[in-house]
Amino acid sequence: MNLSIVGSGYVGTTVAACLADLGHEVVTIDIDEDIVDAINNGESPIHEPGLDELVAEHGGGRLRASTDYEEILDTELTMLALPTPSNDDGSIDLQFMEAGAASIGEALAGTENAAADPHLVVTKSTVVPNTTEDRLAPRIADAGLERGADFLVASNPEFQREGTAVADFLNPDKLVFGTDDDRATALLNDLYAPLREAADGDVPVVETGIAEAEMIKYANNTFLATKVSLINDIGNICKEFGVDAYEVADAIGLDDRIGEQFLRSGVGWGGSCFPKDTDAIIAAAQEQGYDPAVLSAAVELNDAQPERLLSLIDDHVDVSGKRIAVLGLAFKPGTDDIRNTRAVPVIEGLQERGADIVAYDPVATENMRERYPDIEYADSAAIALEGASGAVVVTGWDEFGALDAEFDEMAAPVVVDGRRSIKRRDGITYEGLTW
Ligand SMILES: NC(=O)C1=CN([C@@H]2O[C@H](COP(=O)(O)OP(=O)(O)OC[C@H]3O[C@@H](n4cnc5c(N)ncnc54)[C@H](O)[C@@H]3O)[C@@H](O)[C@H]2O)C=CC1
Ligand SMILES: O=C(O)[C@H]1O[C@H](OP(=O)(O)OP(=O)(O)OC[C@H]2O[C@@H](n3ccc(=O)[nH]c3=O)[C@H](O)[C@@H]2O)[C@H](O)[C@@H](O)[C@@H]1O
Repeated sequence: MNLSIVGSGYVGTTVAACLADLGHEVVTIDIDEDIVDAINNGESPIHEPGLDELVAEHGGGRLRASTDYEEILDTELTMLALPTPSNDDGSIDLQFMEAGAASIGEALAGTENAAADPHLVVTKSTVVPNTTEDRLAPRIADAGLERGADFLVASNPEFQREGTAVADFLNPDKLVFGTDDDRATALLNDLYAPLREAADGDVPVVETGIAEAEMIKYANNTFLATKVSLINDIGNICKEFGVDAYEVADAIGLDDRIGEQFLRSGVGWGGSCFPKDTDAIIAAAQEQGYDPAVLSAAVELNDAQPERLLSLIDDHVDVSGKRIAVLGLAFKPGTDDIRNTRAVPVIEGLQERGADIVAYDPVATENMRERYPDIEYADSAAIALEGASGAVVVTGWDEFGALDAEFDEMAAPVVVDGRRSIKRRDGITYEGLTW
């Protein structure tokens, strides 16, 4: 199948490279010429395990990139994988999606090619219910096109995680096809047929309405975010009683109805999607006159965890004027992404207290340096700990679990662990956030 993907960022590039690997002819369209050049030269514009190899193999061949929307004319369907950031009030900002939809409409309207079949435009980005119907389809139609005759729309949300995006895309727990037309469903089935054949085991397909598909994505992300907030709430109770929240989580995870994943309590969730998607669906619900109490509480609790971490260090040391090590800056291990990382409120809380911060992360230092150029950055955890009067763990990198004698070099060995990364040992004052 020939397909195009508008937006060649984290999602667009991963999806494009995987679909090319599965045998499709894929062209990505991006306004960023560096991204386009990289892909055509066989270089991945983003870092994801396994992606370099796929782009190296197919870039410039079955996987091409362009800045020209006219490329979609040679394809049967176009996916929109554009950003959906937040407005200041937390609501979804659809400017990129609407601009992309308008450009697709203009390209399709300009064609002499009286194609027998209408072009399918698929929303891959995360958008609040009814966006495809009410905000995107009309922008495509603005170019003088008729929905149903010239184009169709559908929603096919993406559930991949950063750091495991390629593996997640190729072996999804489910595929969601939100359509209102059998022709759209048939095209999505064709698109994913090679993936379902190649996947380990059966991949369930959820065939549903367009708005339902859009909502499934928010329900998925906010359920997971709320699950983490709930285990953090339970963990905070555990801490008050001197109970180990990780032993509690391991036990409840054995109940199939609860499940063992997303039960790691600590300093909270961040990243490019949980915070923005939670805010967006809360704002969208409130616009409809409904106030989602549990989701709002999940956000509130998440916002409070960094302060709890800081109050634990306050219990042991007055950080003002003291060297304090911040271990981990990325929003989760395995990535250099610092978007909405919990390290930001932790750093700002330490700055407010007048601490002399020294930060370390195996891969995210350069990104953080751009945001906080005045902080000292260490080349290793050992260097960060040397002479420090306290340390806080913000990201659960595996390497922190191996730290041991390094703590002996601290001026005062107070360690507050927000991710249960450090082993308790004699000679350090250890505080786990929820254990
Ligand atoms: N990052 C992730 O792991 C996941 C993201 N999502 C959702 O996917 C969507 C896209 O997210 P990312 O890939 O992370 O975004 P991104 O910011 O990495 O990539 C977006 C790309 O779109 C390009 N772009 C912007 N305006 C354009 C235009 N008018 N025409 C063509 N290209 C344009 C940008 O240059 C950029 O390369 C969002 O809705 C996000 O919530 C969903 C699942 C996972
Ligand atoms: O829509 C998206 O962009 C994606 O958002 C998340 O993926 P991602 O943000 O890459 O990372 P996760 O692994 O879900 O972690 C999110 C945050 O939760 C935190 N977390 C996760 C699990 C846990 O047990 N405890 C915990 O604090 C992580 O440290 C991290 O800050 C979802 O897991 C993906 O399914 C979804 O496609």
